[in-house]
Parts: sequence; C-alpha cells; structure tokens
Amino acid sequence: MNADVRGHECGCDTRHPHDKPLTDLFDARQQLLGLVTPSHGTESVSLAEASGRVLAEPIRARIDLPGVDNSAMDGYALRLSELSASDQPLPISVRIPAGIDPEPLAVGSCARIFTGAPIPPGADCVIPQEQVRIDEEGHVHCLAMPSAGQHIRHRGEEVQAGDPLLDAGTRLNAISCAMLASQGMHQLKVRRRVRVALLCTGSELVVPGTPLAAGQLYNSNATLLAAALKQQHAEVLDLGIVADRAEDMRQALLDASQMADLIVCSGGVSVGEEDHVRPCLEQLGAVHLHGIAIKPGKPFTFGHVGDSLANGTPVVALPGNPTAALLAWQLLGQLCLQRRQGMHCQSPPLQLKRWSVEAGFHKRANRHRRELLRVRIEPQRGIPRALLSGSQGSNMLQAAHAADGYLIVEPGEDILQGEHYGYLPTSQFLA
Ligand SMILES: Nc1nc2c(c(=O)[nH]1)N[C@H]1C(S)=C(S)[C@@H](COP(=O)(O)OP(=O)(O)OC[C@H]3O[C@@H](n4cnc5c(N)ncnc54)[C@H](O)[C@@H]3O)O[C@H]1N2
Ligand code: MOO
Repeated sequence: MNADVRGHECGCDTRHPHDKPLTDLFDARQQLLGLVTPSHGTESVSLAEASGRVLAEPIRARIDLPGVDNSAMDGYALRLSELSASDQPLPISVRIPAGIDPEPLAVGSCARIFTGAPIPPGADCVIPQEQVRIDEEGHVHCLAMPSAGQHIRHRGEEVQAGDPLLDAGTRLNAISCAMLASQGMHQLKVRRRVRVALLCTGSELVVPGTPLAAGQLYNSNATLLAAALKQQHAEVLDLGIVADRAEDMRQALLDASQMADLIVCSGGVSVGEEDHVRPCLEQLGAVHLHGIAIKPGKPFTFGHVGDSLANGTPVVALPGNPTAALLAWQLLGQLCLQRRQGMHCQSPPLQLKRWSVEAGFHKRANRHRRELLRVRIEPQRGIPRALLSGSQGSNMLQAAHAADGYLIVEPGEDILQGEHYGYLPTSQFLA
C-alpha cells in the first residue's frame, strides 16, 4: 500500500473525487517515528524504582555470569577419567554447598555438591544424586556413565564482563531489572518521566458517578486512555471534559501545552462543525498527519501546539468512538508516547509484531481502509483459528475486551474462511 490510498471523508467508505488522501498505517508509523523526538531530561533512580523507566545510557556487564564454574545439579563432582578407569566406588572427600570457595578435589575421590556450588578444581563432571548408589561405607557407585562437562555451568557462559547488556532506550521490566541486579547494579540513569495531559472533548460527555441526562454519555475514553498511559509509565494529568466549542478547545490545548510533554485528546477530530481539534491545532501550531487508512481509527491526527514541533508540545488526537480511540492509540499514539519517552526503535510496539493466522469466518473487505477486526483465537478441530470476538462497531468496546488480537483485512481483499491473514496480538501493546 502506498501513501495516497484514497478514502472517503463521510465515513461511508465510498470514493468521491474531492476526498483527502488517507495515509497508509505503516507509512504513518514511519512518519511519526521521524516527527516525535524524546523529551529532555534524565535522572538517577534506584534499581527498586526502575521498572517501567527507560534507560538513558547503555549498560555493559560488570562481571561474568556465572561468576564461577558451578554445579547445575545436587549430586557428586568427580574426575571422569577416574570413573572410567575402574568400577571402584569413590569415597566422598569433601562437601561443597553453594557459597564456598573449594580446594582442589583430592585424587581418587568425589565431592558431595549442591546446585549452584562451585566445582572444585580437578573435577570435570557432576553426576546427579538420582544416578548414584551410596554403599554402607558411604562410597559412591555411579549407576550411569556421565559425560565430560555434564551438569557444569561454566564461568561467563551467559555473559562476560564488558559485554553489552542493555541498550539506551530500553524500557526496564521485571526481567531486565533482575539482570541488572544480577550484575550488582543498584543506581541507574533513566529518562525523566513523560508528563501527558489528557483531554476528552464532547458536550455530551459526563463523568462516571454522576447522573446521566437524556442525550448524554459517560466519558469512558478518559478512563481507557489514563489506564493505557499509566500502563506505559507516563505521568497523567487528566484535564477532564472540554465542551464542543472552539474557544474552549483552544484554551484547553494552550493550558495543556504549558504543563505537559505530550497532549493526548479524544473526540472532535472528524469533519463535522462540532469537531474543533484540527482547526485549533492549525491556529496554535500545526497538523502534521491526519486521516489514516484504517478502520477503525481513520480520523487519527498528529500535530503540535507552539512555534515549532521541536520546541512545542506534540498532540495525539484520537477519534471519539471508544474502539477507534483504543486502536488509534495502540497502533499510532502509543508509538508517539514511547518515542517521547526515549525508547529505541527496536522495542515493541515501535516495531509491530505481526503473525499469520487462519480465519474461521468470511468477511467482505473495506475497499479503501485496512480493517482491524477484533478476534479471539480458538482451536477448531485442533487448528487455532481467528473468530470475531463480538460486534465490530467502533462505538462498542465488548469485542475489543474479548479479543486476543486484530485480524488485518487488507483493502479490497475479502476474508475467506480457512485462508491465512495478518494478525496483531494485542499482548504486544502492553509491553
Ligand atoms: N461525515 C463524517 N462523519 C464521520 C466520519 C467521516 O469521515 N465523515 N468519520 C467517522 C469516524 S470513522 C469516526 S471514528 C468518528 C470520529 O469522530 P470524532 O473523533 O470527531 O469523535 P466525536 O464525533 O467527538 O465522537 C464520536 C463518537 O464517540 C463518542 N465519544 C466521544 N468522546 C467520547 C468519550 N470520551 N467517551 C466515550 N464516548 C465518546 C461520541 O459520543 C460519538 O458517539 O466520526 C465518524 N463520523
Ligand atoms: O471507522 Mo471510525 O475510524 O469508526 O473508527
């Protein structure tokens, strides 16, 4: 797909000559990677506080891991040559628990050894205790012939001092923090937390917990987006609901730009005269991207408030329909946040994980937009197949909630049961 896929502004997806070009999803992602720059500032945090933060500098290993040759089993360390030379049992000359620095193994003997304990110099294999018999004199008879090096974990076989461990721009998680702990590191240089101002526009919106009048609707996008932002370790400033009035939107964007590194808003990005986000962005800064060839999520907009994108505040404007907001966030918005946070481009979901799965249903394609169907993966006669997880309206959240991922319907390419199609697991957006 190229960048000038033509779509229809009225949402009915028929082509009209005056239609504005829609940008291909993958082209849009590429453009956003170039447009969004990391926000400034680093700080030092303790390892205990580091999960979720983005590394500001690369980290190399300080020590070898494992630090010494050690046993992978509870058992007996011995010299293989002594075992093969005779059927004689071996006396146990020493007991080596984890945490000690053993003497060389006495000739003609074996060592009682435990998992993680250092191999005594001279020993070249470990036989697990299940594979020996201990006689009345306490001597060890091997019931199976070990091989050289068996059950020995060698010094530096995982990592050697000086090896690159983690790149700058890595978001730390439980596993990477544990890797750093295993290197004895306890203070890390990370990027400053990114502050995101959240705005939801719509005069029909009311806050959950208050009564609902006729024609009103609860603001669910604020909850959706605040949770999604926090999951990505952003600091969220929920600036509440903005009425569908140009002046209110303009002021809200200006205020938000003073306090945040990124503005995320939902609603008011379509083409109606109640949709003020784009005109306001054009007045206060610029619109860089608008209209993506995806369904749902077409009205996604990226712009900025301020003199320039480099010195101003980037704005991710999502459609109001909740599932359109969710997908536009996951496919495009989250990438902007992660770039702002300084994540490197190889990290998911900056690089989308795209697999192939078999469809368990038929569906006509949209002609102009790549459609992302909410599906769950279920075995049908032993084969995992994608099935629609519910009604696909972009105003409905149930199907997204029940989905394992999105089945990609390329424009004009119908889905045929039994054929394979691109699939984006939703789990990657939680990374
Ligand atoms: N003439 C056209 N109409 C529409 C088009 C189009 O191309 N031409 N595009 C349609 C598509 S696609 C989408 S998606 C929506 C997006 O419109 P907006 O981003 O301007 O969103 P709103 O009009 O403000 O709201 C749409 C829908 O979502 C509800 N909503 C809004 N905010 C929230 C919220 N915070 N929590 C829950 N629900 C929310 C709102 O009440 C509307 O029902 O436009 C189509 N129209
Ligand atoms: O088709 Mo809209 O983009 O409902 O989401």
